[in-house]
Amino acid sequence: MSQQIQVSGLDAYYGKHKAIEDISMTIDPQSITAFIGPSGCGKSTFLRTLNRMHEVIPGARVEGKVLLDGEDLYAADVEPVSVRRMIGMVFQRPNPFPTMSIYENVAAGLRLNGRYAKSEVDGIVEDSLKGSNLWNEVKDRLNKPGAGLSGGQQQRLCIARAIAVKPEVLLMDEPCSALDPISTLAIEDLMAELKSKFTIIIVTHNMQQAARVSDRTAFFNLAGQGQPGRVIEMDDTSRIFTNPAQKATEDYITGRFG
Ligand SMILES: Nc1ncnc2c1ncn2[C@@H]1O[C@H](COP(=O)(O)OP(=O)(O)OP(=O)(O)O)[C@@H](O)[C@H]1O
Repeated sequence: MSQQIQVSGLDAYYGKHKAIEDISMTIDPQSITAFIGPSGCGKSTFLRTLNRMHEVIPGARVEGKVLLDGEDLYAADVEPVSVRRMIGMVFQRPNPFPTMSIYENVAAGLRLNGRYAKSEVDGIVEDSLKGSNLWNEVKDRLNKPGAGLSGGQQQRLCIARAIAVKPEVLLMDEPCSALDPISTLAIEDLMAELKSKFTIIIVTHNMQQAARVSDRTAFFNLAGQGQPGRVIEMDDTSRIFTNPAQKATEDYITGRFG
């Protein structure tokens, strides 16, 4: 189990609009990588190219390579659905399936991915809810609607749903931006625990969050007005926040722009 991602020469388009350009990076296994940068510079777009979610948007396409442990995720014989099972995603707004119970929300992905005995599903649901630090809060009401939980609980339910199918990588697109500070800390603690099992990539606008949770940070910026987004600098998080190599990175993290 390695779970390393290597990206080379990646461009992503919406129709004729090139949103990101020439992105190359290596993402270390079982670590947390943060993507930071001003609004519109392509962080979410890039994140979605990593599990082939970008191409579900009509007219959207990707050029370049994404390798997971050496396997080309864009090879002709690779099914996007299998990529999305290996590389799960958690979104900005908690999005439990509104009509499903807590239990069914976690089991939903399993049902798409094969046949399991009821006892097996029970075990995976319990392990996933324990893994997302939600079990103790919901174990007595598993058959109640997921939509009845608080925002922070719903986000941990979505994380349980994502890890139930045992992905290799977890993509998190501003997972705390709709949450209060206590729920945010709960998710950050959870990420620190989950990184022993998964490679985690998080897009965040919260600089303190990037500094607190991530091992490596990539700073994205536009090449210029109307130009595509690029990675300006990627390094150990401690270095990016204390002694970045690029002036644009320093200007951004010190709040001079963005
Ligand atoms: N569905 C879409 N259709 C067309 N263009 C899009 C779409 N989504 C994003 N874009 C464009 O792609 C560029 C990058 O957007 P993206 O959302 O990836 O940036 P971001 O850095 O994640 O921004 P934010 O921090 O505000 O979430 C922008 O110019 C945006 O307008």
